[in-house]
Amino acid sequence: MEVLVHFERSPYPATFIAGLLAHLVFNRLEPRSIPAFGSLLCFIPISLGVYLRHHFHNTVLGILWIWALYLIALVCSTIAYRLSSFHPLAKYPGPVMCRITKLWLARIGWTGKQYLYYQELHTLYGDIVRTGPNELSFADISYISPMMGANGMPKSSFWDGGFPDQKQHRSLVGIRNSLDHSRLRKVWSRAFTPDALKYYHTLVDKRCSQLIEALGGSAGDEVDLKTWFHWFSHDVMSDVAYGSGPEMLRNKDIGAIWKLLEEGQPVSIVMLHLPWLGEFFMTIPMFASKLREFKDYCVKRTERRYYSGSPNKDLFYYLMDEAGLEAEKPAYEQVVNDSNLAIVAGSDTVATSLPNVFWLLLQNPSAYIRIQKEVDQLGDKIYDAVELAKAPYLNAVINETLRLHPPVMSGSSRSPWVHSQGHQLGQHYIPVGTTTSIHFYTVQRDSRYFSPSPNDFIPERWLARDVQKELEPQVFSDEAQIVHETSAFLPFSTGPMDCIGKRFAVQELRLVVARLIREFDMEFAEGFDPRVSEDQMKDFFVTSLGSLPVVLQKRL
Ligand code: HEM
Repeated sequence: MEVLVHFERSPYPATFIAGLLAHLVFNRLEPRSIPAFGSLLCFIPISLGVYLRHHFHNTVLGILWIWALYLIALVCSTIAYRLSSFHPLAKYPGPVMCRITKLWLARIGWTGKQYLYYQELHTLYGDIVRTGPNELSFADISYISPMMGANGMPKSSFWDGGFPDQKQHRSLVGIRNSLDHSRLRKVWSRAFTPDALKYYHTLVDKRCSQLIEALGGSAGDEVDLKTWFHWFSHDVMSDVAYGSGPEMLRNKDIGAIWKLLEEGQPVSIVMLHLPWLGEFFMTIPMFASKLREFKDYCVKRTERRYYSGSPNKDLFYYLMDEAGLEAEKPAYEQVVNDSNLAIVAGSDTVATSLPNVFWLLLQNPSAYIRIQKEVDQLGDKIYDAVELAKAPYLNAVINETLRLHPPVMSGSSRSPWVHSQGHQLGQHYIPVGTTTSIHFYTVQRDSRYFSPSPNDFIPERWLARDVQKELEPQVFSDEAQIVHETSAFLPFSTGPMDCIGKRFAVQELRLVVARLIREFDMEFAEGFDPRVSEDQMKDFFVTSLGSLPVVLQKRL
């Protein structure tokens, strides 16, 4: 009775309790829709203000005051809970700002330097760091299999932020339900059989000849290899996905598609960190229009391929199930979204790896000479994917590049399934709602897994011991110092949700690197300092690079 009287006398207890209840709702239900946010952040506190307005002389100011106090109560209780020992992740170390809000990492993500931030956190706090209120980052490879392996966890809510426009028929990479994921993955995997790869090899080879011809035309002049590789990889992926492309190698990026993808990168990393922002972003014309522009481009390309048909088995052939192997035809919208994924996942990553290979080789003349010698000795065998797969130094250079600079530096996250009881990760119980990931960049440069000199480009570490000693006797003199833990090599991730295009990607990288090395001598353009490339590297989930100015000379 006394409590009720107190409530009647003062508007504050009711306001604070309402704020605390709102925190409970956010915590339990994690609402994502604009109406839910609108109700919890505006409608309820304003209604409360209207109800309690008789406590104030000025009605409008009174309502605003109640609204502000409600939000303060909500924010304070959220912060207090996240920092308290009651939080299920309380025992894990991490910076206070990360524990309080995911906005902190989103801000760092926007700068493109999150990969260094994660690495720094692991150096400071150890192998398991709380990088968000409900997020843990791991840098110990014993957690890879229980997290990402066959008995691991499904994809996390990170992916909800990546596809605010895909309400239904989300593309493969973003599907969180493991059963749905494996069903669609089965369709995708038909597109990467050895026979399919053989056909794609011919497509890459053709584009490679076109690239060599174009670069040959600029022999002796400065060219930006990064831009050429972007055009090349986009044309290749369009050929693979739809049987033809926008011909960027010939027309450059006249449709500004690559520009569109690049401009969208900082926004997409923020959305991936803050999945609840997706709906809001879609209401902001500037952001939504860019997303729609790319979607329209994919829809147009898909439509063209759908109606024109193709005599060849491109990726679309498998995704659309033109062979009629599935009981039910895939939804058209699903194929549009998956083709869109193929273009982004297949071109961005390769377009990042290729400049990195040459950037590293040009800084390491002895490695350049070795790879060139191997390629020259192979002669015309370089056109044969099977022979090329056996070239040890070429493979070592590609692996070492992907180890030092994985195109997806911060890894891909996993969470316990929403309707599960959580997940046991080694000795750690991971509650539902927690996002976990292995930080690829950190792990791949960890001296416990790669030694000696884990931060240096030493392709020889991928060769047999006797060859290592013969080529680099000083580096590999001390057997006890050599560590080469291939399970810590994760550029394509691992497990049933790893990169489905990995064999194709490596096949493509081998051919392009071998053919360019055989065809040209190259050096950095005059005045270019290769160290600036490291500063320009940005982690927007897929790495973004600065330019790579080189001068090429024809060899043959
Ligand atoms: C150097 C090149 C590439 C790298 C480093 C790379 C890396 C990755 C990574 C790290 C993932 C996330 C996997 C996960 O969630 O655990 C991924 C997924 C994926 N990648 Fe790649 N990728 C490359 C090239 C390609 C190519 C050429 C394609 C061709 C279409 C492709 C298609 C995909 C697809 C469809 C997924 C989603 C797989 C799934 O969720 O089941 N990638 N890739």
